[in-house]
Order: sequence, then structure tokens, then C-alpha cells
Amino acid sequence: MISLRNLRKTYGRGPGAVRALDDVSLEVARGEIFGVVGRSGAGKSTLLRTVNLLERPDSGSVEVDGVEMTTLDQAGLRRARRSVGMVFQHFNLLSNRSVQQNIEFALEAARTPRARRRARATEILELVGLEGRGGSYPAQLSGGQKQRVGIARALAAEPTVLLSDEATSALDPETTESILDLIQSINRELDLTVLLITHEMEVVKRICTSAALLEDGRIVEQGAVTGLISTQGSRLASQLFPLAAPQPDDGPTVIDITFSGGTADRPVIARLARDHQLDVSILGAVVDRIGGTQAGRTRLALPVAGTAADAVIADLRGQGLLVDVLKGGRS
Ligand SMILES: Nc1ncnc2c1ncn2[C@@H]1O[C@H](COP(=O)(O)OP(=O)(O)OP(=O)(O)O)[C@@H](O)[C@H]1O
Repeated sequence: MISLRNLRKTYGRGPGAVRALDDVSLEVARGEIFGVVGRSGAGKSTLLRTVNLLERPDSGSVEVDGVEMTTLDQAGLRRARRSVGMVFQHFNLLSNRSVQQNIEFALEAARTPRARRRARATEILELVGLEGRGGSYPAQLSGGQKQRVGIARALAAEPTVLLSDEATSALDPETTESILDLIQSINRELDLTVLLITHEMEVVKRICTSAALLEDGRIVEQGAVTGLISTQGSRLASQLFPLAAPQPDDGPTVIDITFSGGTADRPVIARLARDHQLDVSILGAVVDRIGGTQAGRTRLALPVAGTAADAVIADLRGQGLLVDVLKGGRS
């Protein structure tokens, strides 16, 4: 549905130039919720804004629903942009217009007849859970309600793609949950493809089917979230399940075991203690639901080193468990 190939984008020239995108390629399948994560300045906003060509890449290809965006003329681009809705961190609502007018505004540019605009705004307000609030002004709404209006406005022209630029970053955790639920339900009900950028790993955990990690303008990992969490050494996976760094007195060997799907409910630690007669210490654990399945990571200290530790690690891997060695043992 969205295919970005070999995108490059540099801001400025000479010694002060910033390479925001450096050979970025990304595939987002129809109906996916795809999350791009990365630190501040990694290039996330630039990447998102190339999809509807708010930011024109220096080179590379941007294809949305089979249309190559970079070669369109102004009229073609205006038309193509109607199939790409966008929501923003700070909502970007017009404060002097009512909720209804904010939504209708998105349809005015498309010259939609007035009666149709009204009907569509009413319909879409209901979809986002704001029925009856069309006459309110943005200042009379909570942050969560403002973002619902932002989403309604983005959906007004019946797009096939929704771009979300940190849509929940300005919201409290409870409101974030409800907005993520809304994004997930419109993704399903409207068969909408969602590309979102976020610095919150919770967003990826809660709703994303696929994700990519952007670093200094480069994609360093991408794939299905369930696949990434079962990939040894995945940095995205360790950010999804963050555990404190090992301490010098943790023991000679420290390992992380990542569980997902079928391996989540096995009595691994009890078995380790029994089969290897080891006093295993649990240094930390994070468990959550990802993509509808239980997944998590447990950090263990083993009181053995060298070949004894290697034997334990080999045994765990032999059981189909994903083991990352942080200290001691062979990785
Ligand atoms: N219009 C611009 N002019 C010059 N430099 C820019 C411009 N927009 C972005 N940059 C620079 O490009 C790099 C990538 O910025 P971008 O906003 O895409 O990153 P980001 O990952 O979205 O960061 P944040 O999470 O802080 O918004 C940064 O170094 C930024 O300072």
C-alpha cells in the first residue's frame, strides 16, 4: 500500500547540512498498522511527511496505493493527497471554527457539495464517538476529544491511508489508550492502512502489526512485531521490553530469555533449577500482550560460568527459547 524506496533527504547545504533520510526503504502492506520509532531527530517526521509529499525527498520513490507521488503535477498531487489523511500531535484544529466546520473544512478543498459535507461530518463524528458535539469549539474540548476531531477531519475525505504524527504524545496515559483503541477500530472497520511515528514503545506494543527502528536517518530494523520479538539481538525487541542494565555483582552469567506465543507459559525457571541443579536469580521481568499474544522478557543470573553456562544456554535454546547473553557464556 505504501512503498518507500531509497529515500534521501538533506536539509541545508555545506558543513551545516543535515542528512535526515539516508537511503530509507519501507513497505507497508494494506490494512497494517505500521509504527516507526526512533529518538528525537532520527528523521521520523521527515519520513512520514514524504508519504504525502509535504516533504519532497531529494531522491527515491514514494508509491501510495500504486501511485508514484514524486512525479505528479500539482493537480494530481492534490487529488492523491485526498486518499492520505493525517493526524498531528497538537491536533492543528482551527480554533475559530466549530468541530463540524473543522471537519467540513477538509472537504471544502475537494469541492464537496455543502449537504454532502454536512452529512459526512455528522457520520464521521459518530464514528469517532463525538456525536452531538459538532457545535462545540476546540477550546471547549479535552485533549482526547480534540484528537478525535483531528482523526475525524483526517477521515472526512474517506482516505485509504492514515498518517499519524505522534498522535498520542500530548495525551495522558488513559486518553492515549482510548485514542489507540479508536485508531485500531477504524483500521479494522474502514480497512485503513496506518503509518504512525512515535517515540512511545507502548504504542507499538498496543496496536502495531509491524514496526521499524530509525536511527540517524537510516532504518536499522523492520518487520512484523511478533517476528521482531522472536529475533535474537533485536534492538526493537529490547526497547519493547526494557530491563535495567546488568550490575557487576549480578553473578558470572546474565541472560535474557524472550518468550512469545507458545513459549510464554512454560515453567522454564523451575525446569532450569531442576535439570541443572542451579539457583537461578530473576533480575527482572516484563510481560505484556503483543499482537494478541503473551510475550515478555526475563533476565536471569546463573551462578555458573564457562562451559557450564554454555550448556545451560544451549539447553534453553534447544527448547526453542530465544536467549541473549549479556554477561559470561558464549553468545
Ligand atoms: N526544515 C528543516 N530544516 C532543517 N533541518 C531540519 C528540518 N526539519 C528537520 N530537520 C533536521 O532533520 C533531522 C530529522 O528531523 P525529524 O524532525 O525528521 O526527526 P524526528 O525523528 O521526527 O524528531 P522529533 O521526534 O524530535 O520530531 C533533525 O536533525 C532535524 O533537526
